[in-house]
Amino acid sequence: MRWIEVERASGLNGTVKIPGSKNSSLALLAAACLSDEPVRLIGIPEIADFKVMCEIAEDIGIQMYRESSGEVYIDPRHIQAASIDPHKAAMFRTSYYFVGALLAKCGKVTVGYPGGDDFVKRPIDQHFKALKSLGASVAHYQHHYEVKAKELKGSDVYFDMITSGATINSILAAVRAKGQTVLRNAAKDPEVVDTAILLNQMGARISGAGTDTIRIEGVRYLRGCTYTVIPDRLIAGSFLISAGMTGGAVTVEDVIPEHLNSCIAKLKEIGLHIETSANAVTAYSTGALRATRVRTAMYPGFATDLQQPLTALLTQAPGKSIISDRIYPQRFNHVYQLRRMGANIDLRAGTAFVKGGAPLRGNLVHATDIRAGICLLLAGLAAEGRTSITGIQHFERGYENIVEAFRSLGANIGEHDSNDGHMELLQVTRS
Ligand SMILES: CC(=O)N[C@H]1[C@@H](OP(=O)(O)OP(=O)(O)OC[C@H]2O[C@@H](n3ccc(=O)[nH]c3=O)[C@H](O)[C@@H]2O)O[C@H](CO)[C@@H](O)[C@@H]1O
Ligand SMILES: C=C(OP(=O)(O)O)C(=O)O
Repeated sequence: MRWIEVERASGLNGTVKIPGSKNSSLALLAAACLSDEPVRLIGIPEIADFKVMCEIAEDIGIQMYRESSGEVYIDPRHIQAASIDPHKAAMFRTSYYFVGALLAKCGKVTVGYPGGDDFVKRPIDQHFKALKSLGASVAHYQHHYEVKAKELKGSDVYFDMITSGATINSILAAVRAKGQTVLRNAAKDPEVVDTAILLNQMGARISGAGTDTIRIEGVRYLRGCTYTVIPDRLIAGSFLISAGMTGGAVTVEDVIPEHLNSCIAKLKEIGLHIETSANAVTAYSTGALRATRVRTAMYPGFATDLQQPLTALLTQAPGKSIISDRIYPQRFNHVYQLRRMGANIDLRAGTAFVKGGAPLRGNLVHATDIRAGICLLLAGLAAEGRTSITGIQHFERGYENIVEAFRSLGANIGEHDSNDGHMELLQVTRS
């Protein structure tokens, strides 16, 4: 078993360069598969989901690998049948993007149900609704589903709720469809815009990305290009939070500050001082934290993926904070672990009521998903003693070199393996 061990840190200080966005990278890698020529992507992080995508690509005849320069090369010219191993598909969330990306080319895509972080309910009905509207048929089996279309035809699609995954998947499917597709009530996330920009560079005709109405005029040919993924706003937000958590000053560099607007607004409310330049944001602790109210929403609202790290910070803000997750009302597994560290949090119907200000104590805790992991790491930076966090595989889905990055800011943090002789950690409680 492997785990991360973190000790209390007073005043993390310094600058971290923010890597490419995981969520955008996964969409761009799929988008590149639509091309008729090789595509190169710059800034794709070395995370677990990327490695599974490369394995799947290799299985079906697409070349997808990291070159010695660090760029990722994708050559989809020799794709065979799009039949994707259900086990591999279930190892991450966005295996469904292979459907949008390969349906027009292959006429049939067989893929396992998506995995990724488990928030109890993560339906993909809107993906199917859009695909069917474009002329596809969908058949469900126990471990996989099959999507078929002789020809995709442009269509008018209204999403019942705002979903970044279904918006991106529908763009992918519509790019080679015949005629015009209009996506209404579309997600405005930076990852949607990033995908549209790459596709337009490849020769697609997409307009309106970043608004709630996206229009796609189908094209027959997509050319190769080289493109850089946007920086990871969720990693950047977590590092800014770490300044408040430890009473320090942390700068995130190589970011797009506008992508962090809702996070910055909340951090200011909580009492941090924020300075922004063209491509960097610095968070300074002012020594005092204030309780607040947070409601997650789709972009440009406060991201559900930052709800968990922010909850760690609010355990240290004296007073009563209220955190509601409207996107994933059951995304509160981190709360059970924070309680093991002494946090006073009540959970009721998609809302966490935090009585902040009580000191946290280091303990053995378990990361159940990507952002629960970073939440516990942040809590560990403020807790008396040592915190040991299991569930490292979740960190590996979201963060490249997270331990080194926190160390560079002055944190006493390390990664351990029970083969080194620390078997007592096998007793860790997961409830
Ligand atoms: C790889 C990736 O990009 N993951 C992100 C993506 O996940 P993902 O793309 O899965 O999330 P969506 O944006 O699709 O989900 C938004 C909301 O719509 C609902 N919904 C979605 C699709 C659907 O067919 N039916 C439906 O009801 C979901 O349950 C959720 O309440 O956006 C989430 C919300 O910002 C983030 O937490 C994830 O980090
Ligand atoms: C929920 C997340 O990831 P995924 O959708 O890939 O499971 C996340 O990045 O926080």
